[in-house]
Amino acid sequence: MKHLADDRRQSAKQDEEGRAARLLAWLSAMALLFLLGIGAKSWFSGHGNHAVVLWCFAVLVALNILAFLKTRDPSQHKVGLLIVVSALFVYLFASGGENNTGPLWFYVFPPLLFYLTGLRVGTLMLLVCLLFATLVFQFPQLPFVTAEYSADFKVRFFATICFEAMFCFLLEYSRRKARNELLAQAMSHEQAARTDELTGLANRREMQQRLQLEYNRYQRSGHHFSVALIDLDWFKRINDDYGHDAGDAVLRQFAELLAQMVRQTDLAARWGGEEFLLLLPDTSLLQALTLSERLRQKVADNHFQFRGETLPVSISAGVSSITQSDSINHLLKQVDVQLYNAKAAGRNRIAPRVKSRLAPAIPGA
Ligand SMILES: Nc1nc2c(ncn2[C@@H]2O[C@H](COP(=O)(O)OP(=O)(O)OP(=O)(O)O)[C@@H](O)[C@H]2O)c(=O)[nH]1
Repeated sequence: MKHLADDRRQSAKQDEEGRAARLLAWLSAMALLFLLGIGAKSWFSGHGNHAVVLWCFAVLVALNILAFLKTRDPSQHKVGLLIVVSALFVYLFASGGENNTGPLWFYVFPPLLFYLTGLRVGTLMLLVCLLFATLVFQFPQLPFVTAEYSADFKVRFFATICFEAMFCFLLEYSRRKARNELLAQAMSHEQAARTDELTGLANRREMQQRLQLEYNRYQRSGHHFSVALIDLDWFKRINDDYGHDAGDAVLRQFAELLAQMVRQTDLAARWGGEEFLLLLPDTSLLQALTLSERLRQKVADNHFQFRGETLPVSISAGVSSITQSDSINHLLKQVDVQLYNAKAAGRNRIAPRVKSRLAPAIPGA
């Protein structure tokens, strides 16, 4: 059942990536519109050079969008957008934009960075940006710097941007923490809904779903499978003679044994009471009978213990393959009939009995 948790984690990660990809697409479109619009405004208010630079950035954003539409690679899209936006901020800082208001656009960066790149990379990128801003503020005579900011502006800019960055960091940290906790809770509820509480094996609901999936696979591509319905013999006597807790202990010990014996691709479930169902993908009837017989032998040889006492436990099982059935219901009816036959033939045995190499291994065969 571990692979189910991994699947769940994987699908949550994909959901989050899908959300980030949609946000990126939306941000790219907005960036394009803003750059075109503010470029036009600058053009008409006499800042021709600034307008042309903004339009160049708009072209870069558009090229990044086109590249994404071609490759459909969201991480490439993200890196492309972050590079263009970082370059835009460098330009806005160094040139001051219109009337030295360029750095004000930097306030949109911290929340975006933390959401898109995570806390560590986001913090690192922010520090690099702030280092660059310090450079521009402190050395206005540098060749690429054309803006000069007042001392008041510099102090207020740093104070507010640091406050915003810390605030965004905390918000993103809380968001991620809450998301991880929710995910863990959802996974544990999902796990509980699929698991039998007493034995830790899959429950009947989970088995029914897997049976349906396996049956669909069989119909689609002919991958056959077998099932074995296993029942603990005279289980009522164990409860009556040793108590209900002893019965529970036997069920748990048997479940452990069962889980050890099946492959990762097989599924063992508690079907109800003292009945267990084994789903064995890509397994023929003969292979399923061999496995069931090995299990029967193992149970017969095992010392089931409860409070220092050894309890007498044996199992009977009915086995059938999907190749002999025309539906899941029919298959389940068949194993039920076979289990009944095994019980009627004296218990501690597997049915059907086969007249093959396997036969001598089955008592009563
Ligand atoms: N301890 C315990 N007993 C359970 C549990 N679920 C079902 N049982 C008991 O299992 C017993 C099943 O008894 P029967 O159906 O008569 O079957 P049996 O005694 O195993 O006899 P055969 O199946 O004919 O060999 C009942 O006494 C149920 O109360 C459980 O979770 N824990």
